[in-house]
Amino acid sequence: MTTEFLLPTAELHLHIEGTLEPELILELAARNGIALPHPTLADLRAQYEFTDLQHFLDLYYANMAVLVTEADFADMTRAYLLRAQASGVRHAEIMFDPQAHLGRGIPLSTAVRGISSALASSQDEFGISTALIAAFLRDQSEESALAVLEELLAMGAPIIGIGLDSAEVGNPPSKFIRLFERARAAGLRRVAHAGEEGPPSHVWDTLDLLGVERIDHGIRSVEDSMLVRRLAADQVPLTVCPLSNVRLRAVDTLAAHPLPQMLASGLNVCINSDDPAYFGGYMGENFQSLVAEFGLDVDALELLAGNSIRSSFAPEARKAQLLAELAAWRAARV
Ligand code: HPA
Ligand SMILES: [Zn+2]
Repeated sequence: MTTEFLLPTAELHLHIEGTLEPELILELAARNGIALPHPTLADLRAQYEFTDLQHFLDLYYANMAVLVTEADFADMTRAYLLRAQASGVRHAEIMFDPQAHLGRGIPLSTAVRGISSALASSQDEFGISTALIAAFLRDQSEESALAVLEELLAMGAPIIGIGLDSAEVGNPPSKFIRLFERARAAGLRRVAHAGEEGPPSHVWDTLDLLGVERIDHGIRSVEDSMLVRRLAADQVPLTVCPLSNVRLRAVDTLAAHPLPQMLASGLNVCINSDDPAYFGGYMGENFQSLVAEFGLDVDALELLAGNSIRSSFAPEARKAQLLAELAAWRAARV
């Protein structure tokens, strides 16, 4: 990667389980004595052509079988931080899927301790400040999500907020009103996936019924001009993931991605890698693809990176530090 792309950014939409690279899947399977349905790199890699979100999710959940011990979760997290560092990421808000691990009989404490132990040293080791977000699976019940949230709170898990992910179609935001009320009462930040495969009405309801502070994806918002006006007026952060959208066929091609239209409409968008081990790259590859496809100039890159920093849940002092770094990046390019 050229230094041109070491744009200092915040990554706000990242599933840590989606950073599990095929090589690490095989390594952890061997370490834990797990027989994989696709036991070679070539076999495994051949599974990565997705037709839609559910097709990806089936592989994403199946591959998690190799995550057994705290060390597995810590190794995965450190591997992400190393690649993120090489991509210019300076702050990362990382989602994990507690229910996906509990459902396989892995105690919550194993996942939480493994991930958070790696995050605890990320600033010193990688220069990346971090925060952890517990994402709930929208194809499971609200009761399940509430019970897991209570368990996370009771154990003092170092989470900054909650998110909502997995299969969007058929699982509307209205299913999770009590979950988001509970999170708000507990002082947690709130984000949710919406408008990835689901309709613009999901984005409206995610804002109005769940009271989220950011929308993950939100690309289908462009189908509703009233919604675009609302998002622009309130400067609601939208964590867009271009390579993810292409690989999950949410858009036909990168050229057809609505990012240019979203920027032209004054939306508060930032760039993210979502599940980089599955979708063809980390932050750097996402930016590189956008520059190649749309010819984004230095001003556009600065705006996108600035949006990510301003939309983060980092402390104000850290945001100021990162915005100063971004200004220095810009100043070196006049
Ligand atoms: O891109 C995604 N969309 C919804 N759920 C997910 N869980 C992991 N990645 C995703
Ligand atoms: Zn996502």
